[in-house]
Amino acid sequence: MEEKSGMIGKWLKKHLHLYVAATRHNFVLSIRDGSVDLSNFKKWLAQDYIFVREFVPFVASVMIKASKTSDDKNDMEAILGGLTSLNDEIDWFKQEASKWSIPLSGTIVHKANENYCMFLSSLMLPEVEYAVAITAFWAIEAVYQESFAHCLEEDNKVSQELQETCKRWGNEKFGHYCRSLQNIANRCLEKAPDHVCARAEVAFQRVLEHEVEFWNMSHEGVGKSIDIV
Ligand SMILES: Cc1ncc(CN)c(N)n1
Repeated sequence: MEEKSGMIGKWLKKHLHLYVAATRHNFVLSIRDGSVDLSNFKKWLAQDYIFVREFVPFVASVMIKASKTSDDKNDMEAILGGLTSLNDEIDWFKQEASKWSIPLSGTIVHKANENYCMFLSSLMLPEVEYAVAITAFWAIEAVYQESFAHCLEEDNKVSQELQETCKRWGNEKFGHYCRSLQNIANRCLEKAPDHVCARAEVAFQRVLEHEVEFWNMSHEGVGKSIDIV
């Protein structure tokens, strides 16, 4: 019997090129083969800290949508689990930043990061359907899980000091969490009208595009300056 991979399984095939661009980016491959330039890693870390702080209210908005519209109370609990792990994530970023002596306040927000955060804000609007928001939420988490799990595969050459970062998102528990989000999204998409599915597919593609731009940022100069206080 054909594995029930749902709408997302179909989109992963249809947009495979973009999905590979997001989950096998040169920056990620350079972490995996140990050739990453540490200054690029530090740029990425500082920008990702800014992103995660914007990601928290987005995840909260998905949880609110779930509590209002989902027919399954487990959805809200799964998303709540993600929200609490973001609490640890922010602490982890602060520890990592001090380990690398990266000043987190006063970081200049790169244009690609600003664009990604504006996209997150657009998905927080109440008129954005739950099926669209949960699909984007799954995609955002899945890109990091796939990228960093790849770094931890056999014969990787990740330097000792970057192992922690890869394990943060590449571990099996986070993989299980992403699969639970994928199942929630598929269940919503099965029931959603065509025009909502179409919007969710666009959101999926937009997430992948923003993730590629986010990885690209690690080896570019900083873009527009917005001080983070
Ligand atoms: C840009 C980005 N995308 C996804 C994740 C995983 N929450 C993250 N930390 N940063």
